[in-house]
Amino acid sequence: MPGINSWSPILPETVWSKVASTLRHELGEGPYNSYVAPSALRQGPMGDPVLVTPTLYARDWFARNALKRANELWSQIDPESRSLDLKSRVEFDDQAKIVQVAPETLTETVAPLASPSVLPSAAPVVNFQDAAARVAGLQERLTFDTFVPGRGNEFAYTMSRQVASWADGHFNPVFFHGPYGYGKTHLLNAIAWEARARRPDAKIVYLTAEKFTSTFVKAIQDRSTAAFKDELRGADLLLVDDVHFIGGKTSSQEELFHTLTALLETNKRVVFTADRPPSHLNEIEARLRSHLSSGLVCALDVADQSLRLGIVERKLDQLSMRLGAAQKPHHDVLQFLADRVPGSIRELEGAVNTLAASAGARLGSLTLDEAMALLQPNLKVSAERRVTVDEIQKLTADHFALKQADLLSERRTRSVARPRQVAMWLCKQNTTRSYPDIGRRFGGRDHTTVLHAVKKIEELLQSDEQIAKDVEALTRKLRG
Ligand SMILES: Nc1ncnc2c1ncn2[C@@H]1O[C@H](COP(=O)(O)OP(=O)(O)OP(=O)(O)O)[C@@H](O)[C@H]1O
Repeated sequence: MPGINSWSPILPETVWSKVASTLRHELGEGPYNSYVAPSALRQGPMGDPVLVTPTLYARDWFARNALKRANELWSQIDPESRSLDLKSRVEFDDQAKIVQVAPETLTETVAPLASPSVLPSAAPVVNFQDAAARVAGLQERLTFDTFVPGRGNEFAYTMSRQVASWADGHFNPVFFHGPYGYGKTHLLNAIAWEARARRPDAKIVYLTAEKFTSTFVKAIQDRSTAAFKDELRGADLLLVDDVHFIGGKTSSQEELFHTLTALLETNKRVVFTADRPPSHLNEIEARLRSHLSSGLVCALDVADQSLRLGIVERKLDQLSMRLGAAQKPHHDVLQFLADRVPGSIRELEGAVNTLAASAGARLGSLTLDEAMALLQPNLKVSAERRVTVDEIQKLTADHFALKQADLLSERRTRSVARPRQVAMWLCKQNTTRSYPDIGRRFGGRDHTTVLHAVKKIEELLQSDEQIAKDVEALTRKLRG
């Protein structure tokens, strides 16, 4: 079988996918899902690979705990000996901006571009040649053409197309929420590309909430808030990704509130994404929260098996074409990927890339056994010893000096409620149990309680050092 070096140069995405899957195994599911999985590989101004983390906190965590190892692994796989750089999303965007645009440009306005129909919609890897796309913070491959609709995202997809068509009578603002790695950023990018293609004259602004905050803070320091306000309030379509990041940042919330009301008053369109619905954004003040939910609130759910299969199929089709494979991969290989690769669509994509990179032009003729062997690192975590809910409850109770019965009880004091949330989070990460199933095993609680617990712990992992340590310690113990 041709090895990975048989079709060089090797794509940075392929190297990263292999590095990430080893890190996942070595760091454990909890830390991996909190800090590595939500990060994305991008290309720096000199063509160097950069791991872009969603927050500064995640960047620091990765620098402390995984960067050295990631570079070691990277150098073992990459024949071109590139080394991996690390930046938070804000740092990365700022760097791109310094390279590409005048300093007075405040936000990431989408520059005029070719229509999506002439974009390389089949290409699974971003074409970084288009400086405008890089400055805009948009990724070329994230169009409607490359998005696979299905159960879990169908409504969000339909609404996204509607917003992008500039049709009248739509809800405003539109608010998409869902777990990480299931297509929110993809849809926001796709809206921007299509809206741009339909109305090249329109001013479309795409930015993350973190970018909004950092740019606003800088504008205050530079006494240039008027320019900041003009830039955003002049948008015909404003797309704000990951709005939950604005939680706890009072002045940014206030500014976003005024931006939003100004745009709504003039019938300009606004779309948000977040990891939870507005009603659960407890650190966002009530009046902004209420405006966020005043249009359409639309959930993206985790993908079911048939959507996972559809995504695998689409991505492997594209890769087969690029690799010149004579035929499409066998159905049992597709089914295996969809069923057995753990995690979100982001991880599923990683496994598909690994398989394609390892098999090269033989992709179409791979047997199931060969595919399983090639994917071993991606599957390691799930193939390891099964962890049970009972085991998690006992370990967690022990760790926090409680009894297992406390976790199942009605007690709501913080000293019991927080460990219970940690245990629920660990169950979601380390078992295949559904939210309702986990709820049932925690004294017959509702699935929304589990959902809330998982979100809460994910949030605390970014901000609370102690919880991060507890979760890491427990994850290590669970993995034996
Ligand atoms: N339905 C889909 N069809 C095709 N690709 C998808 C789909 N859903 C997700 N993906 C891919 O999975 C990856 C993760 O998606 P995306 O970045 O949009 O997730 P997200 O929900 O915004 O996550 P985060 O909260 O971490 O930002 C992307 O590469 C995206 O292209």
